[in-house]
Amino acid sequence: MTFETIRLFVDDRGVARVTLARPEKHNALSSIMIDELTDVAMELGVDTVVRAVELVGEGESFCAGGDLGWMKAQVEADRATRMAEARRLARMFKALNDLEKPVIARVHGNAFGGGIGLIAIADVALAADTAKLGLTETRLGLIPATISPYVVARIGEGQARPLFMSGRIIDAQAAQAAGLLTRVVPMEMLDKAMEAEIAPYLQVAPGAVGRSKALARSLGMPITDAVIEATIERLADTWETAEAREGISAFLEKREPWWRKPI
Ligand SMILES: C/C(=C\C(=O)SCCNC(=O)CCNC(=O)[C@H](O)C(C)(C)COP(=O)(O)OP(=O)(O)OC[C@H]1O[C@@H](n2cnc3c(N)ncnc32)[C@H](O)[C@@H]1OP(=O)(O)O)CC(=O)O
Repeated sequence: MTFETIRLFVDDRGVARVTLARPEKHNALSSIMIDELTDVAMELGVDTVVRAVELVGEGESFCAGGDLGWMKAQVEADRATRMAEARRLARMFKALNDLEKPVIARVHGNAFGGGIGLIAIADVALAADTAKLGLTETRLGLIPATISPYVVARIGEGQARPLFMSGRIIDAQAAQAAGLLTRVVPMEMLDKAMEAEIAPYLQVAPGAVGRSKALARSLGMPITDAVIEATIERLADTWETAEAREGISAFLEKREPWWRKPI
């Protein structure tokens, strides 16, 4: 399988490294990347050679979230298109979350919006001490939507609410305290820490690893089809608002958004 926006490398231990490869856009989740990440998740799920998956970002950032150029197109689109596009994004997070193999995120630089979704679907998230994280959607007139069930499942509603609402950017230590990150290490130690984190999964029975992940997931917050469908509608609704039009336009035009009252 060949990809345009991601790279896949499987080493001889069966560790698959999925690299988000749009460094010039801080690895924002473009339309093509959404499909490619969905496809790679499906492919890795059935690949019997693969025993663990690393999610990493090329360049300065892990992932700057949903591509705001793509989102701008949804603001301009009709309802049916918005629903279809929101569903594609939701399908990507679900496909990654459903992977019955250990998924380990390597977080550095910026992880915002959908980038936090990628952290939340991971089983383990290791971060550089210099990483910055944020559910920045409300800064853009948006809401955390398709990512929200995974984030709430990971950190609980109590931790999620202020992060969802405030759009606050936090450092890696605060993100670890909130439960988003498993471990924080100096940037220069990150690759070594990844190796140490993955090693135990390669020593144990792969089928049991998958079944224990599925069991743990089934005991946590239920992320049913109905929950996912509701988040798809929320995202499509949000793209229809004047706030989304203003927030996304302001980002792309490199200016401050204008929020005085709900518009
Ligand atoms: C998934 C759901 C929602 C979302 O994810 S909404 C998106 C949330 N993401 C953000 O808020 C991040 C926006 N980006 C930034 O804040 C900054 O770009 C940065 C990541 C902090 C980097 O800043 P820096 O000053 O170093 O670099 P530039 O801003 O000049 O960026 C370089 C280049 O990259 C483009 N870019 C960055 N992020 C995005 C993006 N998310 N989408 C599209 N493009 C992005 C930026 O525009 C620059 O491009 P140029 O062409 O070079 O101008 C919803 C759900 O949950 O369902």
